[in-house]
Amino acid sequence: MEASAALSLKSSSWIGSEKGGRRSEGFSRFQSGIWEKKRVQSLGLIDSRCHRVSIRSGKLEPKISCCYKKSGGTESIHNSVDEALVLKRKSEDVLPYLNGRCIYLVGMMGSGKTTVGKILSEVLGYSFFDSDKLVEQAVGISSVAQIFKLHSEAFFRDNESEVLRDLSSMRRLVVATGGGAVIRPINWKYMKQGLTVWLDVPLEALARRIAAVGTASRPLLHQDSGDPYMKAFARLSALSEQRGDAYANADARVSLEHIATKQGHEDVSALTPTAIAIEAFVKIESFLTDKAAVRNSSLPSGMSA
Ligand SMILES: Nc1ncnc2c1ncn2[C@@H]1O[C@H](COP(=O)(O)OP(=O)(O)OP(=O)(O)O)[C@@H](O)[C@H]1O
Ligand SMILES: O=C(O)C1=C[C@@H](O)[C@@H](O)[C@H](O)C1
Repeated sequence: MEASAALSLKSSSWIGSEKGGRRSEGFSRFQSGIWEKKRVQSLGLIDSRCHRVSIRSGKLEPKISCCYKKSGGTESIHNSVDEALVLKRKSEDVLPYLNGRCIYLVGMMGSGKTTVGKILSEVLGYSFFDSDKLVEQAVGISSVAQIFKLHSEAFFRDNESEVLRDLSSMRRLVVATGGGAVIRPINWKYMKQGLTVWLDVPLEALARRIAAVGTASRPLLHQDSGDPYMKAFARLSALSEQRGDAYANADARVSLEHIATKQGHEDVSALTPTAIAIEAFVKIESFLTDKAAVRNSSLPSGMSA
């Protein structure tokens, strides 16, 4: 089935879980204990498919114990078998063009980088990493909010850049980046070693999601009092203004408004993460095939890259 056909399948509103809520205990253990970048010279990561990833070689090595067992299973977030099938087909279309390059998801806080990133990584057979988590592990502090409080935003940003630099030498990863990673030009240099995808979500939807789960883990949004939705919306609007077009540097843009229009929904909250992941593949494929076409058109006739 074509992606466009699947995207028009009727879908019900997707009810997500609190950030990290789908993570099993095993995953949290993995996230909190494995990467001690600053202390250990020979760096190793363990991915969601129970492989050890050597950060030096970027190669996957088999790992014996299992580290990530999803509580609900991916099936619970696919809206239907059809949707899951389209996702699989699109991943197979994109895989040869990707040729091992990493996918970096960028977007505002709450835009779904973690949720969608895990779906993409699973279906591609790539490893998934959340750069915020990697910074927490590198610094040895268990939350971004605490890093901001005990050190500073600048300290966090320096570590975020180091994490992105290290990841940039690796292959076959999907990375959910921090919402503010786009503000430093050097981070783009690292991320552009792979494919960058912007999850473009309307501010109202972001504020709704964030108000639903609270702002405690998001220091740039945290407010002690006031209506959670209104406060989140005001802060997100200010951040989005400051960031200007930074997200638009991404190679591919996944606009939830655009998907909702295609599917005939009035509101983006009707979209499942799987439908968003499918659109991400559509956009990645179109970016990569356009690029290949440009390369071929500059070759002498009869040759292809
Ligand atoms: N398509 C969706 N529809 C509704 N809610 C969603 C959707 N995708 C994610 N969510 C919910 O929105 C919240 C934020 O999602 P997620 O953690 O994936 O975003 P993020 O971009 O990684 O956020 P951050 O940058 O702050 O780490 C979570 O509570 C998640 O369950
Ligand atoms: O948008 C931002 O600036 C941030 C987003 C989060 O992912 C964290 O990286 C941190 O809270 C800052």
